[in-house]
Amino acid sequence: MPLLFELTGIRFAYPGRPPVLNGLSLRLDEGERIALAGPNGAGKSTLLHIMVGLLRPQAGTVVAFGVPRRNEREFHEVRRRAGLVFQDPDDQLFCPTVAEDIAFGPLNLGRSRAEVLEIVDRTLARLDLSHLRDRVTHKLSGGEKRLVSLATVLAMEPDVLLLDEPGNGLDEETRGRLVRILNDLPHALVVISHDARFRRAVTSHQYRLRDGRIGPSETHVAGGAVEP
Ligand SMILES: Nc1ncnc2c1ncn2[C@@H]1O[C@H](COP(=O)(O)OP(=O)(O)OP(=O)(O)O)[C@@H](O)[C@H]1O
Repeated sequence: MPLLFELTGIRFAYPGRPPVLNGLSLRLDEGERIALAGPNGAGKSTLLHIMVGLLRPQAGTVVAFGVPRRNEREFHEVRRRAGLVFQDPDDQLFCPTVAEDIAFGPLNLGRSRAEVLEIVDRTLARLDLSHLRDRVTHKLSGGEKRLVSLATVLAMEPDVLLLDEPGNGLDEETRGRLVRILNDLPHALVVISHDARFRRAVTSHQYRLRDGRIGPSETHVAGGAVEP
C-alpha cells in the first residue's frame, strides 16, 4: 500500500521573504494520525496548503496517493481525496445556508440531487448538527462555523483529513464532542493544534515544526509522556 503523502526536501518562501519551510520532509501512512505543533508563524498552515497544492514549493517533491504532484491537474485529485479544514471557517463557508454549504462539494463532484440531500442529512446527523441545517451560515457562532466547516469536508468523503486548529474557539464540552467525532472517523489525520491535550486525544504521533523542518515533539525525544 503506497504512503498517502510523502514530502521530501520541501523549501517554500513567500515572495520577498525568507524561507518558511527549508528542507522539510514528512510521511503519512494509511490510517496514520499525526499532530503538528510549533510556534506561531512556523509554517504549519503553509505546509497543509502545500500538501493539497494551494501553494507550490520552490524545491522538493510532493508525492500524494502514490503519484508525484506538480501541476494543477495533478493536485485536483489530491484536493478531492484530502479534505483540508482551514484555520479560519470564513475561508471555508461561502453559501447562504448550512445545508447549501455542505451540498456544494458533493454537487461539484457530480452527485445527484437526491444523493446530495441524503449526504447533507447524514453528515449533519453524524456531527450532531442537524439543528443547524437551515441556518444562515454567516450568522452561526464561531464554534458552530468550525464544526460546519468539518461537515463540508466530510461530505466530500475524503480519504485523509487535514485539520488546521480544529479545536480553536470551542468550549470544553464541544471540544470533547469533536474529540469523540474525530476518534470515531476511520480517516488518516494531520492535525495542527497548539493544545497538547487535544493533540494527544486525537493522534498517535506528535511532531514539531521549527526552523523550517519537522522533528519529533520534544517530549517524545525526552521520552516523557507529559507535555507542558
Ligand atoms: N500570503 C502570505 N504572504 C506573506 N507571508 C505569509 C503569507 N501567509 C503566511 N505568511 C507568513 O508565513 C509564516 C508562516 O505562516 P503560517 O500561517 O504557515 O504559520 P503557522 O505555523 O500556521 O502559524 P500559527 O500557529 O500562528 O497559525 C508567517 O510568518 C506568516 O506571517
